[in-house]
Amino acid sequence: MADRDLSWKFAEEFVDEPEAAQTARRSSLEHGVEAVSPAVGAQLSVLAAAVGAQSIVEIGTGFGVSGLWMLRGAPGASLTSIDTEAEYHESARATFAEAGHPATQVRLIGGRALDVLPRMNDRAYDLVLVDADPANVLAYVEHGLRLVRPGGVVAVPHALWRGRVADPAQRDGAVADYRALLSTVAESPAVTAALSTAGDGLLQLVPTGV
Ligand SMILES: C[S@@+](CC[C@H](N)C(=O)[O-])C[C@H]1O[C@@H](n2cnc3c(N)ncnc32)[C@H](O)[C@@H]1O
Repeated sequence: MADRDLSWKFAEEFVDEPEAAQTARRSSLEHGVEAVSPAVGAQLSVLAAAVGAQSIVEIGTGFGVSGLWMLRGAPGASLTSIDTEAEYHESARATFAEAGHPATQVRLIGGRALDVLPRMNDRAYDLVLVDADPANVLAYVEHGLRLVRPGGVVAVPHALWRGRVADPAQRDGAVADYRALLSTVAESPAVTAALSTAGDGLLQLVPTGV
């Protein structure tokens, strides 16, 4: 194994994932849902803590792995999380409650994100996680940048989609969607951006106000 692969594995295994997130991860695996990796979860937790998050939006709840990690970093924050799948939301609701998060802290909105996001207020959130269908990732990021307050963060896991974005021979739909996002971001004066290799990529964006 190459040194960098060893370092990647070390960073993932360095994380001591909380029990509730491990349980949610098992449910995700059973249902074929790609939860954020432990290293990405830990990074999201740090971001939530660093921005002093009070209000978080999540696009793509899944079984709650990423939501649990963000609330770990910002235990007093409210989480608004959108997903199309009622079954996932039912499970995530139970998981959040078991982890000690009261129902008043977590608002789960069922529906397509592109129908829900336009109803949400500009500059009202500290952190937006974009983790739903890759085909709409660019539109979600545009909404995310509208929703976050100055100094807030938009985070996009899977931005290196299964290690394939970096491989020029790969051109399938999700690869093209994330490449389009990355090239748009690279050329944009409207964001300060960093791309981490944790998990299968974590893009982090802060609006510059330009
Ligand atoms: C990668 S999973 C999210 C995993 C979750 N963030 C975690 O780490 O535990 C993507 C989720 O997006 C949801 N989804 C797919 N298309 C959607 C859409 N158009 N609007 C809202 N949610 C969608 C799926 O049902 C799925 O639960």
